[in-house]
Amino acid sequence: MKQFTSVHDVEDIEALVREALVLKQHPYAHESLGKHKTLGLIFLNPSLRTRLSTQKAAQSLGMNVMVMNMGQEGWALETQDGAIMNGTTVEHIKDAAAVMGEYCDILGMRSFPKLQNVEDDYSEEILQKFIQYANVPFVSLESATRHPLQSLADLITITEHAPKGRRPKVVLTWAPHVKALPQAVPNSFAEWMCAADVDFVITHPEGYELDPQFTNGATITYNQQEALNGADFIYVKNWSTYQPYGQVLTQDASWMLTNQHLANTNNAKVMHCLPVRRNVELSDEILDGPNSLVVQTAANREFAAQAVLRLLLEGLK
Ligand SMILES: NCCC[C@H](NC(=O)CCC(=O)O)C(=O)O
Ligand SMILES: NC(=O)OP(=O)(O)O
Repeated sequence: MKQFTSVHDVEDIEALVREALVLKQHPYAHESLGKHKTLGLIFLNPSLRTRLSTQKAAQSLGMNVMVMNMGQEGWALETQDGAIMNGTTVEHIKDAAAVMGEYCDILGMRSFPKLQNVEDDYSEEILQKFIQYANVPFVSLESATRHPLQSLADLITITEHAPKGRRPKVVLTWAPHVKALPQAVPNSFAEWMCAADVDFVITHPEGYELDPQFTNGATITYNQQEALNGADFIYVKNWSTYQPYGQVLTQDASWMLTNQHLANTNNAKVMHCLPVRRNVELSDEILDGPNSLVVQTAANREFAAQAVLRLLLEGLK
């Protein structure tokens, strides 16, 4: 594998999940694979889980890791081709990416959408330019439209906790939030669930339809109660609207997931990618109760990253 930016980069999803679960049991089985190889992680936005889990995964494979927090510590990056750089940006992404590609065998980058212009964000221009100019294998640490390391960890967690002998029902439910958030996590989750062996339902208020390229194959309903009926897993996430782009249409608190919402589920396990706004998106009682898988999912980020880095390292041979 040369890059991991979406589910489409993965040849065999089930094999990747199995590999991650084996690594979870034997994290040092390939501790020499990454010897004398360097991973560079570039963050244009904040992170806790992605930063730490990916570093730890790389270290378990014997890699050296360098982390660059561009937001606070790097030069202000220009992304526009042909820009006359007489303003506040200091270095073009072309030059920065090319230099980092010289120092690193594999690069990862986090770059959130600006949520101003749908074409700009959904073209994934920054991600694509970075991959092009860095010219080394690449792992997305969450881009404008997707968060594949998160989605892989989500699928690993669902696989571990799935009922035996039947397809689990997985429901992605929109939740309220205080501000406009990207669609990257729900887009990516939907894309992975549509490719996995699960019954997948999405529920959200009217107007929060995701880009259909990610939800093709899902059942979509505005009726949250109906969607949650018989659910085995509930994935809670806020997102802003896709069309018109980046809007907050409602903060209706009845969409916040509470124990009441679990009544007609199959004692559903509840997931969220974190960070979570407690008692806005999800109630304390769920997050601190027996149905929550949020910490277990975050723990699986390490093995998702390790399985992906292993494939990228194998691709260097
Ligand atoms: N990496 C996981 C999620 C990142 C981001 N959440 C946030 O920006 C939360 C910000 C806040 O709660 O103020 C998102 O939803 O895409
Ligand atoms: N879930 C997730 O990606 O967390 P961070 O933003 O903290 O990396």
